Amino acid sequence: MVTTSWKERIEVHVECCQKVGEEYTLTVRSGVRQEKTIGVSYDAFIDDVQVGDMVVVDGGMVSMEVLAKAGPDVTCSIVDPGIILSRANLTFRRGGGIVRAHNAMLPIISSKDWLDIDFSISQEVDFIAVSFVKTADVINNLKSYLRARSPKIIEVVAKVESYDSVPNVPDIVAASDCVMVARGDLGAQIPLEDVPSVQKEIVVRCRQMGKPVIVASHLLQSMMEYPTPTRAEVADIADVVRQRADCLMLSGESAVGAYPDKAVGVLRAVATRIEEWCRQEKHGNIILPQLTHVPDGRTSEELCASAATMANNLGARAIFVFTRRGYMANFLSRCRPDCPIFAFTDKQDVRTRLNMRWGVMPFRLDFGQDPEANVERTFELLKRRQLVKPEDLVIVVSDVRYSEKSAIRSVQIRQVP
Ligand SMILES: Nc1ncnc2c1ncn2[C@@H]1O[C@H](COP(=O)(O)OP(=O)(O)O)[C@@H](O)[C@H]1O
Ligand SMILES: C=C(OP(=O)(O)O)C(=O)O
Repeated sequence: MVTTSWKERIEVHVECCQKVGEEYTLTVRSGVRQEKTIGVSYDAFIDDVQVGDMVVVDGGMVSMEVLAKAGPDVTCSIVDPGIILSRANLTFRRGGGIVRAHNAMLPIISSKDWLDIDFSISQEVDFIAVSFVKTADVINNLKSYLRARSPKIIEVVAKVESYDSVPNVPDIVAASDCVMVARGDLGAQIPLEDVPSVQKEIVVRCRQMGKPVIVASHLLQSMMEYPTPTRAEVADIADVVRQRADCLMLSGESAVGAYPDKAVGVLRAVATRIEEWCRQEKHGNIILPQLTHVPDGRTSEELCASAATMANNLGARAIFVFTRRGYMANFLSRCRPDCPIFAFTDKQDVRTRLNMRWGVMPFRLDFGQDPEANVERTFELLKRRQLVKPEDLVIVVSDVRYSEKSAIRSVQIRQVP
C-alpha cells in the first residue's frame, strides 16, 4: 500500500521542550539546523498563524503560544512542555476553536502525489491510501483516474484523519474501497474524547456498507520504547476486535519502535484470544441493511447470509467459497461468521485484496471445468495444510453443475472426506 503525502509536518528528529516560557522558533526555511529552531514543512504556515494563537503539536504533546512573526520565522513560547517527535502534526487554536488553516484549502492530492500515483500504477500496487480526505470527491476522482490508467484494479483507502472528514463519513465510506481510521492525526484534529465514538461509528458504517476498515495508530504506543504493553493498550486492541474491525494497523511501533517483532506478536496474541472470546460470547452483532438491489446481487447476498447463519447454527469448522472477483467472499465476511472463511479465487490480485477482509483466508487456485472437482481439490489442499481434518463439518458456497453447459449456485452442508 502506498499513501499520499499531504500533511502539515514538523521537521525535527526529537526535541525536548522542557520549560514553560522557553522560546522556540518555528521556521518554514528548509534544512535549518539551529538550536531551538524547528522546521515546518508547509509554506502557508506563516500566513495561517497569528500572534496569540496556540500551536498544538500532535494533539497536545507540546503547546506553544505565538509571540511574534518575522518573515519565515515564528517565535513561540512554551505553554505545555513535552517532547516533539519527528513528523509531528501541527494544529492551531484561536479563541478556543481549531483554525481552518490555508492548508485545508490545498488539494488533497498534490502534484507530487500524482507522480507517485503514476509510479504506483507502474509498480502494480494493490492499494493507494489517501491522507486527510475531506469529501468523497477526491476518492471518486482518484478511482476514475485509476480505472482509466491502471490495467489492474487498485483499491483506494480513505484515511479519515481530519476535522473536515468526520461529517462526510457516510459519503466517504460509500465512495471508497476501504477506510482507515487514522487515529494519530485524527486525535490531533478533533477532541481526543471524541475519537472512540467516531472510530466506532466508522467501523459500524463500513461493515454495514461491506467495506473493510482499518483501525490504525497508538494501539501499542508504549512498545515504541518498552518490551511489554500497558494493560490499557491491550484493552484498546480488545475493543477494536470486539467492534469487528477488519484490520488493526501498527504505525510507529513497527516502523521506528525498539520492539517491532514483539509488538506484532502482542497484537496477534491479543486479537486471536479476543476473537475466540467473541465467538463464544456472540458480541458485536449488528443489523445489516440490504446492500444490493439488482437481482443477481440480491441472490449472492442472501446466499452468503444464509451460509453464515447455517455455519453459526451448526458450529461449522469453516466456510468454503469460490469467488472470481471477490464479491461472494466479501458478502460472507460482512456477516462476521464464527468460523474462518476459506476463499478460493483464480486471480492473484483478488487473493491479495481479500487479505484485507475480516475472517477471510484467501487462496489462489486455477478453476477446472467441473465445480465438484474444484471443491474436492480444496478439501485436499486444506487437509494438507492442517486447516481442516476428515469429518469436519463445513459449509460450501459453490456452483453445482446440472447440465453440460449450466450451473446453479448452492450452499452445501458437507463433511470433509
Ligand atoms: N466450485 C466452483 N468451481 C469454479 N468456479 C466456481 C465454483 N463455485 C462458484 N464458482 C464461480 O465463482 C464465481 C463467484 O464470483 P464472485 O466474484 O464472488 O461473485 P459473482 O458471482 O457475483 O461474480 C462465479 O463466477 C461462480 O461461477
Ligand atoms: C495512520 C496515520 O497516519 P500516518 O501513517 O501518517 O501516521 C495516523 O495518523 O494515525
